Amino acid sequence: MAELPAFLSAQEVGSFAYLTIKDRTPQILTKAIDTLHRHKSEFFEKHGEEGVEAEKKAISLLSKLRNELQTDKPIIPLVDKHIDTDIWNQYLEYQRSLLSEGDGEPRWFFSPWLFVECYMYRRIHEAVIQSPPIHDFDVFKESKDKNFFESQESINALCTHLQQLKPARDLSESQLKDEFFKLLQISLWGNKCDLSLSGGESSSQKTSVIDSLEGLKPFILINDTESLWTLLSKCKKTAKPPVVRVDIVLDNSGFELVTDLVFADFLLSSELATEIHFHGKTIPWFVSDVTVRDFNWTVEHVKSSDQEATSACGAAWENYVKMGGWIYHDHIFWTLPHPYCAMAQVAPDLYAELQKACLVLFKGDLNYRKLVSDRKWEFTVPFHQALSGFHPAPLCSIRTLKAELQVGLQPGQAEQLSASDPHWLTTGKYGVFQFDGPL
Ligand SMILES: O=P(O)(O)OC[C@@]1(O)O[C@H](CO)[C@@H](O)[C@@H]1O
Ligand SMILES: [Mn+2]
Repeated sequence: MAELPAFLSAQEVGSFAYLTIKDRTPQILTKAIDTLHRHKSEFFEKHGEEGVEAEKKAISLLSKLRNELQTDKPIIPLVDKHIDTDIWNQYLEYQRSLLSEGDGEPRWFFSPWLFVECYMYRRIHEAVIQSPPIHDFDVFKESKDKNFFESQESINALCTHLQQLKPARDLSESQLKDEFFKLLQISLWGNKCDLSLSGGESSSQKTSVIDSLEGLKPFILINDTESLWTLLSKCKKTAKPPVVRVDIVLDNSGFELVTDLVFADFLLSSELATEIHFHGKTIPWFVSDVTVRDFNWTVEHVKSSDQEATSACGAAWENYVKMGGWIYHDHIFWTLPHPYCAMAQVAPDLYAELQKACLVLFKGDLNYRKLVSDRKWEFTVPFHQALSGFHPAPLCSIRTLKAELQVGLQPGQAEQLSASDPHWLTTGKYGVFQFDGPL
């Protein structure tokens, strides 16, 4: 079997992985510490002196983590008693087993970037759950909610657009197809709003993304949306019983989540799908990723909007959840460090769940990194090959590029992009719809 390419890591000074570990992750930890500090009086009001002590403990644990990271200390086992603690510590031992004599310990600027970055967010969770009674505090909640509120105008424009489409089932085939592509592109560009890339700085959607789609088309490097249309149209004709299930592996809360819910609403109201399964995170993750609290909070806040169309969307979404048209899942696998080619072994129940889908959509860059194992593939390697055997169902990555990896490009395409825009891989300016699977 051909030698697999190396993993992205912070070993390469100046690489995006290096700059993330050196600059962005300490910034994220400092913002988390600052958030805890700013909630001190709230903790006191709620929990008295115990709350203040808990805040101090969480801050000291995060400060210790930041120091370990900044001084490239060895990665240490988790000590909390969480459902996934043993899996994490086994994975740390696995990373240690991969090291050669003289490599030293698994550590921040040496081990695979995917591992150490996921580990950092899991250590943030450990710091909080070890500090009762503030053990269920989400240090990123404030910035996720802020992203939502700052994107309000774009959210209202999007909800108005969706409401004007209804009843979607009365649209002609070509109108339906146009809207399908339009809402997919909106979901793609919603992925630019990502707080971990911005280091927690605001990255809300301030302009109406609907009006900018034409101008953004040149920035779509791979566009397999025709395959998605063909696949869903086929599923609709052949599914026995007539169930067309689409799974959406979510990424960021805030504006991006609203673009995903709008697309999911369109899939149901146009009868292109009969049920949508969402997959969120069980713990706060990569600053802006969706937890069940974010999902419910977002539906609630859209429903309580003072804009009629927005409020109507929220009411419809609440009803989809109530009636079972939308189902929310959150498996612990999504917040483990494993690439997705390990899912069948590590989380066979989740793999079996995804196998029930006609189509699985993976939103965002971190999902892309896990789909291709965060390895330094040649840019022209086929997506199917980079998935390394991960084929639970026909799948599509919907991702804006924020890491130094991309596969499935045409010969010369990467070289052309590097010449015209040296940072094309990491600014989120470019995106892909990359499909794998039989039609
Ligand atoms: O999955 P998302 O939200 O699109 O992006 C997550 C992300 O911004 O976090 C890391 C930077 O710290 C990058 O790997 C990745 O781009
Ligand atoms: Mn994310």
